[in-house]
Amino acid sequence: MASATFLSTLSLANKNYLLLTPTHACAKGYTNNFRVSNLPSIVVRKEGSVRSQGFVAMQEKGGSTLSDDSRTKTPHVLTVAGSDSGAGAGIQADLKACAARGVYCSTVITALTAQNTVGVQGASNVPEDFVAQQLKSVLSDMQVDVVKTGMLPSVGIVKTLCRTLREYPVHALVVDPVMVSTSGDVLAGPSILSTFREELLPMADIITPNLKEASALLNGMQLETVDDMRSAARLLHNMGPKNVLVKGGDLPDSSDAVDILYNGHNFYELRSPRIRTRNTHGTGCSLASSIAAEVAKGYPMLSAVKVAKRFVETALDYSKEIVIGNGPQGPFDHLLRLKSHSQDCHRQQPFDPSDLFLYAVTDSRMNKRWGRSIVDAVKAAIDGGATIIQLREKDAETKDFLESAKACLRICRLHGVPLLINDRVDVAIACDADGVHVGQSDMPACVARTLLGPEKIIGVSCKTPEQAEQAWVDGADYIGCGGVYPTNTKENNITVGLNGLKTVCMASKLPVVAIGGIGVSNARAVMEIRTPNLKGVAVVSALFDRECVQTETRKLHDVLLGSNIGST
Ligand SMILES: Cc1ncc(COP(=O)(O)OP(=O)(O)O)c(N)n1
Ligand SMILES: Cc1nc(C(=O)O)sc1CCOP(=O)(O)O
Ligand SMILES: [Mg+2]
Repeated sequence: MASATFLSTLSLANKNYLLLTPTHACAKGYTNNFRVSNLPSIVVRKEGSVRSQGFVAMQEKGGSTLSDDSRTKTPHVLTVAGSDSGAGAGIQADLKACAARGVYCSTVITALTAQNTVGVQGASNVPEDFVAQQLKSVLSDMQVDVVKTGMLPSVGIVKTLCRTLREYPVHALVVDPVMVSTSGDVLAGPSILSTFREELLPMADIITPNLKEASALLNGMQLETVDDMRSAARLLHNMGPKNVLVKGGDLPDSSDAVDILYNGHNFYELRSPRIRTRNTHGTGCSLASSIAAEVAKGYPMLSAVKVAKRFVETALDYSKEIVIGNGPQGPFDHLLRLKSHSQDCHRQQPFDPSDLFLYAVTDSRMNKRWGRSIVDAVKAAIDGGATIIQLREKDAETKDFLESAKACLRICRLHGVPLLINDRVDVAIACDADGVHVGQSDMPACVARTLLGPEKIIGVSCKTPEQAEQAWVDGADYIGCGGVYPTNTKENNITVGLNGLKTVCMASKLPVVAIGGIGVSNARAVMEIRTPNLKGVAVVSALFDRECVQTETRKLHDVLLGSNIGST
């Protein structure tokens, strides 16, 4: 039986189970796939899945095994690296990369650097015993899957790390043998090379040197071609790491970025178009952290490296125009968020329920019938006084829908009018619309919220108080309630009437917009139910199945103003 020191118990359905974490499983010498054939009384339920689940659950007395789904473990990377005050590289890059890749990241800081986009102005090592203390704090308590190393500035710190990892083994070790910063400043001197070679590299699952680092580890070997990189990878592999990724970013005369991955059996040439950008500071740290993140999720090394490379390349490409700092090497944006915030036309205000006052919902068939483009229709509605626009283009091809949405968005932003997309969360994300409107059989609002983030506007169609309550729980911003009157615009739509609208409004914690068969003739009656959270009317045919959209919108606007709503 496996040693009880690694096991804790879990009671499930009145039976006791023994829990073994992946870390412990590795410590006991079980294979990466957690095969435990040497333990006949224990059966692991499913190979592979246990690693991402995080727990191997074992029945005490043989028989089948249960995994306790309520205790799924978050993939966890511990980075052991230096702090970069400019936050482009080091610990800060590692945290951002792991966050972007969806794994938890804890940190052991080995050095503080005073650093910016110009270079490294100062560095101060953390005392070895305090590095040891940080390592022990994290490793003795948290279930770390993968340790990733960056700046290890002294022989003592490298030795401390190796000693601690022998005491607290983890599933994998990713070593980025940081020696020189992107600005050319030395972060770990030559005295450290022999300790790297003799102690750290043999423990590593992968090392990720750039050309300069590979050359330093190989006593100054010249690395100028892809063939040189292959030779270097083979020689470095002889030092003990399971995999070697030699990064060829600095390779002269190459229009592609070429990296060589070698696992002792096969070479993989990973090639991608070179991204021309000044914002490359922290690329190495981020790549190694992303590899660590994918390995922590349970991916095999080749897939982990491919996914990590693609992630970093996407972030570099996205960040080409970002301006941070005055130096030659700027940081990039791991979360792909900074650029859109810097755009002049980004919607500034949070959702304001009074935006629901005159809600214009487009219809591709009606616009076609009247020979106008969606963009012209939206322009006219805004000119007539629409306070929010929803693109409801049921027949449009995705590509056309996206193009129209982008064009409409430019107009809406110019006028400070929010633009929502009906049904298509993908289109909303792709064009950075202000939000979506979803119905009861569309993507659930809670899922849309996860995809769109906290700032976007989400509306949900509701016909009952229960649906209104769920919309609130799911994180919606408003609900659309209807059909207030019969409509030809939406097939087989159930009419709830003014009474149904009132019932839903009274139950709803969210602002409400009424929809269905509403126009100039009855908008006043709708608003006169006078519940404080009824903020406006949403209209399709009364605006868009007409010759002049602007005139009809203006008429409805005046009726609504006359009914004096929105003031409650
Ligand atoms: C403001 C507003 N309210 C309700 C709806 C209807 O949405 P849904 O039920 O998803 O039906 P479709 O519009 O997708 O046919 C809406 N679009 N807008
Ligand atoms: C899109 C839609 N949703 C409804 C609902 O009841 O949820 S009624 C409807 C159609 C509204 O079009 P018109 O203004 O032309 O009646
Ligand atoms: Mg819908």
